[in-house]
Amino acid sequence: MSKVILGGGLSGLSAAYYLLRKNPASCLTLIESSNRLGGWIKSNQIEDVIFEEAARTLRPRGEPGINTLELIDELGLSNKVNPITLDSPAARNRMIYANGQLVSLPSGIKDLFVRNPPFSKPLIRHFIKDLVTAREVNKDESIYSFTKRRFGEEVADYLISPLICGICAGDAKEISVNFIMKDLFEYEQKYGSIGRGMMYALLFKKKNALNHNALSLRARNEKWSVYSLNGGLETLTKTLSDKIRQHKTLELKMNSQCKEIKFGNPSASITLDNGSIQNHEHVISSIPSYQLSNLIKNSHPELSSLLNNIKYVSVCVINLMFDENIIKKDGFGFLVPPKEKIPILGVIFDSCCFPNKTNKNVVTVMMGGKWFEEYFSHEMTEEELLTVATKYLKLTMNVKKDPVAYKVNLLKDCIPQYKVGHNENVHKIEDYIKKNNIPLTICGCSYYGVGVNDVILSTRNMVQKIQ
Ligand SMILES: C=Cc1c2[nH]c(c1C)Cc1[nH]c(c(CCC(=O)O)c1C)Cc1[nH]c(c(C)c1CCC(=O)O)Cc1[nH]c(c(C)c1C=C)C2
Repeated sequence: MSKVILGGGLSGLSAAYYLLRKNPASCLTLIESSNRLGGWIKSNQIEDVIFEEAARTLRPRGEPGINTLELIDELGLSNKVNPITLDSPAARNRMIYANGQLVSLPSGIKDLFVRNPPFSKPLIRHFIKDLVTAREVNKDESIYSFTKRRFGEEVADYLISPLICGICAGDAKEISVNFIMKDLFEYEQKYGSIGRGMMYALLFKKKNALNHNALSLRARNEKWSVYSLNGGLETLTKTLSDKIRQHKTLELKMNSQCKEIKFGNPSASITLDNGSIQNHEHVISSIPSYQLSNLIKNSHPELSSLLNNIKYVSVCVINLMFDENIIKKDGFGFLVPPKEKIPILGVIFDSCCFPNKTNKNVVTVMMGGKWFEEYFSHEMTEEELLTVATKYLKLTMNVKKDPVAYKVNLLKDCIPQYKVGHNENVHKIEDYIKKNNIPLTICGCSYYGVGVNDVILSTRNMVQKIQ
């Protein structure tokens, strides 16, 4: 009997890749409901410019970053890497739109000692607050309340809240501090303040030696901040798809949807939308948690409800090309603090990150996320969505002309929200699967990190455990 992978997005492809790398003779079936592989990652070539629909850059650092670089090398893509180095404006200049104007965020030590708008005092004073504020014992809390307690309201409003918009299009007031600040949270719990924890880590903590590879060493030596691939990030998922397709033991079922899963022990039966039933020894679910929840609701209502606790938000991504210079100050782009109460989350200056030969200005407007229902609806037409994006480009960047090309992408339920209690919920899901001997492995962005690097590494680790 074979193993079955549900979903042919980045996680499903990674699962197939790592399973087949471990055992090239293993029988696998991959079920994908649409007619293409790759999921949200989609790069559209317009003239000599790439319009990215979702993620566009990857970070080279840390264990997840190094793992992706190893994969890129294994796939023969090392010569397609397109880095942005730490000294480039796209890496150095990050802006927010606050109180009606674009302002650059501090980018060096010196900046900490001067007062920069929208902050009412130099940032160093916020860091001193952390050192003198008493510890509060907690199991979990929101990123917003944590940073407000330790550094003050302005840091929570103007640094952390926009950052959370950029990472998960979510509200820092809801997102768990364990999502991206686990270390800082633990520093407070263990050492009383983040500053003291950092000092301790710097002086005494043994660093886990990272397993570097040739490409990650190149990234370190050349000081990459982030990178993309020639042809866009879809080059990665396309090459992964081509690689796994070479295996004769892999059956790809495109345009095929799973309707129900019934787990026996030791096998699982999958009902497909054409009414056929397949039996498999193990199910690897890389589909979003809410979809898996639906497939098992009759046989495992408790697991179904735990999976359903993980909520998703929709993001509208609008790529625009201009034949005039609309970007007045080079940089990564800007994020909008939710406090500003406007319907856009941020704007990416794509042509600053990756200049094109024709010098066209390309930007991407991100809208919706946690506030999607407040400002938009899934029934809105492309023209209506485009009108909102151009109206707010005018307000924030004073763009007067119309774009010469654009693409409107409405990504329904695309980013999971790791709300307070997320880790505990995932542990309950894992415990339920283990206790009930369910032949199921969960992977994908619903559980162990939403970034491309996190998804690839966590999927690798999860499928490694399958016998
Ligand atoms: C569909 C929109 C997405 C938004 N966030 C993500 C997607 C796919 C996922 C994501 N974005 C970033 C991270 C952090 C870790 C990482 O893997 O890089 C994650 C998980 C950071 C990020 N956000 C934006 C960019 C260009 C980057 C990477 C580059 C960098 O930090 O230098 C822009 C951005 N993404 C979203 C919004 C609203 C936004 C605004 C400008 C949502």
